[in-house]
Amino acid sequence: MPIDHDTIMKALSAVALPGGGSLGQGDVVKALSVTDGAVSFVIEAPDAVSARAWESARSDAEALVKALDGVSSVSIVMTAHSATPSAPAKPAPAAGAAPSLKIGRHPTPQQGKQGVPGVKNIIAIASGKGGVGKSTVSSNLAVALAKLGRKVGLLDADIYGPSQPRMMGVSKKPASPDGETIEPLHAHGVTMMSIGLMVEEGEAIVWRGPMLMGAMQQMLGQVQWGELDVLLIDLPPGTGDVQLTLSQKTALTGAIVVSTPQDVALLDARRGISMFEKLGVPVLGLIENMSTYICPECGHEAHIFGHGGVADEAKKIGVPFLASLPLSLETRLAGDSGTPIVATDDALGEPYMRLADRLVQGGIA
Ligand SMILES: Nc1ncnc2c1ncn2[C@@H]1O[C@H](COP(=O)(O)OP(=O)(O)OP(=O)(O)O)[C@@H](O)[C@H]1O
Repeated sequence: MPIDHDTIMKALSAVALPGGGSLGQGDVVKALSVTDGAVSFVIEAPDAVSARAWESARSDAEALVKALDGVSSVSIVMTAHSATPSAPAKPAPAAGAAPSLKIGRHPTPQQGKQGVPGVKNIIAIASGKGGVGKSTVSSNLAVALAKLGRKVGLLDADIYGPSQPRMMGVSKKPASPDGETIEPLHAHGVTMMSIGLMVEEGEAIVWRGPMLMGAMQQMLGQVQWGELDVLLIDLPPGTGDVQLTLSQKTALTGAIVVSTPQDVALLDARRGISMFEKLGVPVLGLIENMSTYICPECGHEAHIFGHGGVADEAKKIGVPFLASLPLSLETRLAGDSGTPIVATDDALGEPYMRLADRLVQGGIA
């Protein structure tokens, strides 16, 4: 019988943690994925000290899971939160300075990686190259997760071309009744915010390192996200300052990388993956977008950008392959009209629902 999620979690209940409890309890194991016997998951320790103390539990877990029937390989990543994202709290203002609503400023000093109060998981959606459909995937995935009953936030951090206001059908400037915090917007069951709604068009493009870091801190800290199961962050393409800042300063659950099957897109995706790995951000999986085109007239299936390249890459580097999403006119039109395809009755929304379900089953959303 193929190995499954429950059998692994049961086995992990036998791995004791220093200080009490086991790996099978609480919310310690995240991103559990099983693909053809290849098991991968993330152990999330509450802080760096615990992470060091849990190292022996990690190696016990590896040996135990490897010995289970049907398991061909095991990959375990340990991450540590430096701030515990529990009860929602007001963001701490910079020492001596009143919080400013002007987005884009120098950052406030910060120790280590920080979570967002009240937010359980933070997932960055990245791509090596522009135009591969990262924003389309982010909006559809956010709506799909909301349809599954999850509390979902979507932050559009793509300063070069913020597209979530158009894709989610929102355009009004977020309010700030107290002049300190920012109220996010809501669309299709998702709590959302875009840098594009806070700054004049083109303003953010000239920002570099420190300004971007300040803006990201504000987006994560001053926006009243409330209690969320998961916050998706739609990143700009490539491996620039936003990605770097976010990976270094935010306690990300992990990153999902979107690519088309073209060699050139894959080459860029590889660069993104290696950046996340170097910065200690778990790569939760790869998604192939535009993998197949089904002609609405005759039903003929064509692989315009090639096919299967992303799945092969995922296998090669040992990360989960999460989804293969079709290229379709309806998906593009739905995105342009402000109602993501998954929010409609169209069957083309199903692959996004399956993707969302997989993330929920894996405990990362
Ligand atoms: N599966 C798909 N089927 C049809 N059109 C798609 C699909 N995915 C994306 N598109 C279209 O391709 C264009 C680029 O997509 P999108 O903006 O999501 O990409 P991106 O990677 O976020 O781009 P950028 O990095 O430039 O922001 C959009 O017009 C979008 O509607």
